[in-house]
Amino acid sequence: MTELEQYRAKIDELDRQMTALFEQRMDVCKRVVQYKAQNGMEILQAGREDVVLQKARNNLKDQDYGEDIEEFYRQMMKISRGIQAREMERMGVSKEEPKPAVVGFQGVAGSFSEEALLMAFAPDQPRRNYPSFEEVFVALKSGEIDYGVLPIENSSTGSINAVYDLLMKYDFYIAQEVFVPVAQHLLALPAASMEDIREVYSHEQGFEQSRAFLAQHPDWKQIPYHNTAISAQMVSQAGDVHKAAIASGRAAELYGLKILRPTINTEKHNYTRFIIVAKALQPQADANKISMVFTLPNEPGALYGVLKEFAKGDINMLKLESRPAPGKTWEYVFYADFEVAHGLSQAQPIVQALWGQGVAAKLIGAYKKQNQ
Ligand SMILES: O=C(O)C(=O)C[C@]1(C(=O)O)C=C[C@@H](O)C=C1
Repeated sequence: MTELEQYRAKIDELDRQMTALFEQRMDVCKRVVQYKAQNGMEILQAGREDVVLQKARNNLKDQDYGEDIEEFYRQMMKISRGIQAREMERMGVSKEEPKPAVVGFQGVAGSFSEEALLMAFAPDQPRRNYPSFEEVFVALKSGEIDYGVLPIENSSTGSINAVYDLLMKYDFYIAQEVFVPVAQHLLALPAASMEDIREVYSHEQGFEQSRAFLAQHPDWKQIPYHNTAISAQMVSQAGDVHKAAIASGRAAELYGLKILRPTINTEKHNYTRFIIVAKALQPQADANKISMVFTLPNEPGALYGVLKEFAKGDINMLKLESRPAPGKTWEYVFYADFEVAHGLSQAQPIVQALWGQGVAAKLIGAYKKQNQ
């Protein structure tokens, strides 16, 4: 045997051992990928790879090979990741696309809530509708939907108290706001005329917003319904020329009704503010509006003490709403919206200062202020 042949025989023997070790190592990696599939883990574990590289270096006798052994293991782990990906495919575990969020709203297609949904989400966003506000909250709690779209206040008629109370009851958060322009029309069957109308259906807000117009028709019976769009749907299905609905132009289109009298809302500059409700606080990086909820001890100057903290921070208050605290006579829960320049970083110290004063304050939203 020449000298070269002797070296090659030695290499052959080491390669035989290395191939056997390679096979054993990859068999273990296949078992690892089964574990990963069962536990929803990614194949690439960058932290673990760093550890493997460091150990390989430490195990060297001759540190001269430091870079080389790292390269060797880097390549080997690339191979083991390839084997693991093949194995995942064999097991039928495909990399799942992130599921798009499902959004819930109250009412039917053509409601202002659906318009708000379309302003905040994609036109093809998966959506579900519910008959009542509370059913939207229940669906969010159970995980059936990821967000709920709910009206919180109207520019002419004020707050929608039921939604404030549900926010507190379910302990949810505000992820976003949108303003929907509200134009209420008097809708009826195509064959109907003003003289035919005897009954008008709408949501309480629809009646409230059209007070001056309705005052001109005292003989009309006003029948409150769940939602303006459901009222339009009902009039359409009833096929009765004596019935009319107060609802949007979109509802007229969707349910084949005609606009008997357009824009009957008293306040022509009429907007409804909708909130996008989520189960957890989802502060936006560029937030310039925050919403807070706090309960106050029943003592003189309690509200002043809270507002002083905001005044000290030169923070403008946009809205303050009080609601009776559940189960406590004459105690109130306050909801406040503030305009902030620096989002969360400005809000958090104030929340802490309030806790320091014994005020149970909670940040329920940090989002981008919309202009109506
Ligand atoms: O430890 C793991 O998670 C493995 O799957 C093994 C292994 C490796 O070959 O050592 C493979 C892929 C990972 O990125 C990290 C390490």
